Amino acid sequence: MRPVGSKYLLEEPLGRGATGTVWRARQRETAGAEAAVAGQPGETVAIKVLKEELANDPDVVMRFLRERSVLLRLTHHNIVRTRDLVVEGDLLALVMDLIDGPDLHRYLRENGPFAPVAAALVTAQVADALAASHSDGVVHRDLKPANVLLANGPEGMRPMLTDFGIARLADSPGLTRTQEFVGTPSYVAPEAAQGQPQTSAVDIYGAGILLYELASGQPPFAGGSALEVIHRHLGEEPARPPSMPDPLWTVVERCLRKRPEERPSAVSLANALRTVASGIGAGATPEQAAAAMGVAGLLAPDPAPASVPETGTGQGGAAAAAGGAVAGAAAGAAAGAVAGSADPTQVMPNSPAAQAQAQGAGGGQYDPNAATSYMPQSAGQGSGGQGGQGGQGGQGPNADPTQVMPPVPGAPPPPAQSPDVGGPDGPHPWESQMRAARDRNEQTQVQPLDPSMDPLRRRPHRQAPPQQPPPGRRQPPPPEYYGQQQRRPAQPPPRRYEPEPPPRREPRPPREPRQRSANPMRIPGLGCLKGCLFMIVLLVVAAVLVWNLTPLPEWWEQGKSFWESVQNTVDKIGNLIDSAPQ
Ligand SMILES: Nc1ncnc2c1ncn2[C@@H]1O[C@H](COP(=O)(O)OP(=O)(O)OP(=O)(O)O)[C@@H](O)[C@H]1O
Repeated sequence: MRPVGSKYLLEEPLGRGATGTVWRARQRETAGAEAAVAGQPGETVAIKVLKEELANDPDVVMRFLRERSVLLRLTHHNIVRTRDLVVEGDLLALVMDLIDGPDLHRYLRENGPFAPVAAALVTAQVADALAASHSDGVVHRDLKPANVLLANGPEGMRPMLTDFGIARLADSPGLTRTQEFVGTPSYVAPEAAQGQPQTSAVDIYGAGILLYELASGQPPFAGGSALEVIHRHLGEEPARPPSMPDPLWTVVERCLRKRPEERPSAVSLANALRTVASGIGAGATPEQAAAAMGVAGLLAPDPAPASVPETGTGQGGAAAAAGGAVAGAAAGAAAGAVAGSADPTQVMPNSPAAQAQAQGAGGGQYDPNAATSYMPQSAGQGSGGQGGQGGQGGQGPNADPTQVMPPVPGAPPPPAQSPDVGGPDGPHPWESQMRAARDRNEQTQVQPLDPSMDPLRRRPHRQAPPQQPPPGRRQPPPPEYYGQQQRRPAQPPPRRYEPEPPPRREPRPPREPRQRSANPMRIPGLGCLKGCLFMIVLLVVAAVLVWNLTPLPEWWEQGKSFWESVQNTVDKIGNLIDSAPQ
């Protein structure tokens, strides 16, 4: 069992993904104030230990710390709660609630597709989770069945969305440098594959694919090479599964629109799916059936979608950089995998061979940055919105974490001029702090972030609507939308960060006189010699007794005379040999 920080103990691996391994773990002691959930000793939790490449990448560490407050405050009935984030030495880990149930990918594999009503209701709850996170400015970007866990509860199976923030953490220039990250394309939204700016609409596209897969057993664009799959996302309309009822198909088709602005908001998607579920069920009333048939009218687009920072601002992602839309990224990925097969379960290494092939397939300049910015997938999943993000070049001074995070007390102060994130010159601002934490071999303490300084919380991230807000402009969801179960629990107002005054040194209390052994002579070092002296005396006494009380002296004499006679005999033989005639 391996400790994670001082608070957790890893017990057994639950599964491995492209970004790390999830472990069942146990709480050793109550976590500190920096954790969202302190936990109790002995409590079981799930811990995602991020891959070493991620943990060693200063950009990822920076994002990890910067997004800490975002991840920890995301609480919803259908979101797996992140309890704590651990940064220790070379280890980055997310501590989550342990969900006792399979993920949707496994469930589908073992049980086959869902009935249309069940598919609609499961996806409606996923949309609830998205609505809550989007209203907080957080986009998941990696929606896929493996990231939806089915919690067994008294009310039945409850879908819970997990891996929030992981896609964004992994979306690092450092990973581009290591060239290890590519992915499967089954869940990638067209704008993400093309390296265009992304919004919360990428999650709606992912939800559309999820709904399609739940109802039919496979995603709409699957099979063939990775390149083909991405091309299909970009240019092909999904085929309607024969058994899919009209209203459900209307919802799927709207979610899978190529133009993000034509997709519905998460709130309207959840609402529409519930209307569909009650209208296509066996016991539906004529009114419910009619409402389901008119579902198109419920699918209102999001007038102010949450934007994903730093996307589409760089080199144009996989599509543009590969010289031929996504060819470079896709072919690079495909070449790294088994040729020609876009098995979504494959994690495809971006090998030099892959790059070479990408050049050929793309018919243009292969840009490793673009190709490797295509997100990885594993275990049968595709990437929801990771493909071809080439926007890393857009990080400027604003991306400097020192501008949004107060310094860690005790760590060296950041340089006066922050170097570019991931830039080749000078240490990364967080490197010195990480090093200090490593040297101290303790869990990095992160100060609470003033929400007004939190770039992910600031509303500027939300795209301004094109015109004046129309009358139907999105308002914060009404309280009844979230209901009791969906409201975040009341949290104490975030503490403002205030620099602490240097700690005043209290005069040390006088030391208790040291307890010494009861050695009246106080001879230094006698303590360790005492045993030896005692043993020597004991041996001497024993030797004297043995000499005087046993026939040992007699044996000694006999032995002596025996050796003397042997010696005489040997001498005599020697003399005889010497005196023998030559
Ligand atoms: N909180 C949790 N409780 C219980 N099991 C979990 C939890 N989180 C993840 N798992 C399980 O761990 C396995 C691996 O999860 P992980 O998120 O690493 O997979 P993934 O989504 O395929 O990876 P990635 O998103 O990094 O590509 C999954 O099969 C999932 O069922």
